[in-house]
Amino acid sequence: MTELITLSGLSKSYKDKKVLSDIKLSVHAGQILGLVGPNGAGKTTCLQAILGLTECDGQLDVLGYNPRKQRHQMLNDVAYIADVAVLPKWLQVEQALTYMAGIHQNFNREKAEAFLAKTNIDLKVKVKTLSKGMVTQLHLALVLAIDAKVLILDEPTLGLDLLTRRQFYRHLLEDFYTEDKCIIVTTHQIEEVEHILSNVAFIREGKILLSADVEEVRRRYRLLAVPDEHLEQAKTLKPLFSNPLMGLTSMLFEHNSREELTRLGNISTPSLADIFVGLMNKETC
Ligand SMILES: Nc1ncnc2c1ncn2[C@@H]1O[C@H](COP(=O)(O)OP(=O)(O)OP(=O)(O)O)[C@@H](O)[C@H]1O
Repeated sequence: MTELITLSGLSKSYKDKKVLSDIKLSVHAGQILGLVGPNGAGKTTCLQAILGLTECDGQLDVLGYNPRKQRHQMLNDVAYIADVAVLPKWLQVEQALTYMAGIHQNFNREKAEAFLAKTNIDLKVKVKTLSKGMVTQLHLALVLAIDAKVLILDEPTLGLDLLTRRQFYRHLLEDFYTEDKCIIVTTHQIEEVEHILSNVAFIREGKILLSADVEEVRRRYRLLAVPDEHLEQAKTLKPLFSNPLMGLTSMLFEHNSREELTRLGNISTPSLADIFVGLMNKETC
């Protein structure tokens, strides 16, 4: 698999506050990476570094370019959606498409129009008449219509309703994604993207806690529903996380064998959200 993005030893500080600490990450063609972390973890800063928008120490390679020094060339093949969609209020939707077609060689107007046809956004109206969520949808239509090799999505569905969020991720897979591209997405709603991710990286306080293939992560952890009579015994196996709920305690384990857990309760495969909560909890203990 071709490596499209490589970060190594990436660090950044604001005055004496370290916000990225020795980040090592690589993203290959065909991968959809979820960059997941709590507020202030460094997700946006990391994405900004990849886009060449902020100065950092360390090595960064995006499609063979140095994002800081060759940003202009790099942006022919990199598209980006920020967590705040801002478009000029006086602009007509149709004009926004014309503008994009004029400035971006890989912009496909038909694709953008097809996306907009699935929304209730009229091509003739001005941005100022659209709701917040509709502006986000327009922004997504403009960016997803760029035939980019790398797509960076920072909380792309912020402010969208549930149906539109689902529609967005479906559209992303069906109309944008192909195996020669990669996508990095940050979101706090991990359960909504879990099914599309091939890889995940958990970040906290500027450090990557875990970066792996989603299938491998699911194999590594087990969720055990423990009845009260086995609780003390289960605790001796050092769960990463315990959550009591209606007579059963849900516990997350790493590396423990199926055999040693199965006598103590029902085993299931944890979601990425369960693992995320477990790891954050472990690190703060
Ligand atoms: N311009 C800046 N000056 C000083 N500190 C900053 C600046 N931008 C970000 N930070 C700090 O860097 C850290 C990481 O911020 P960042 O926006 O990357 O987090 P995030 O993971 O994207 O958070 P969220 O999920 O809340 O959007 C935070 O502690 C933040 O306060």
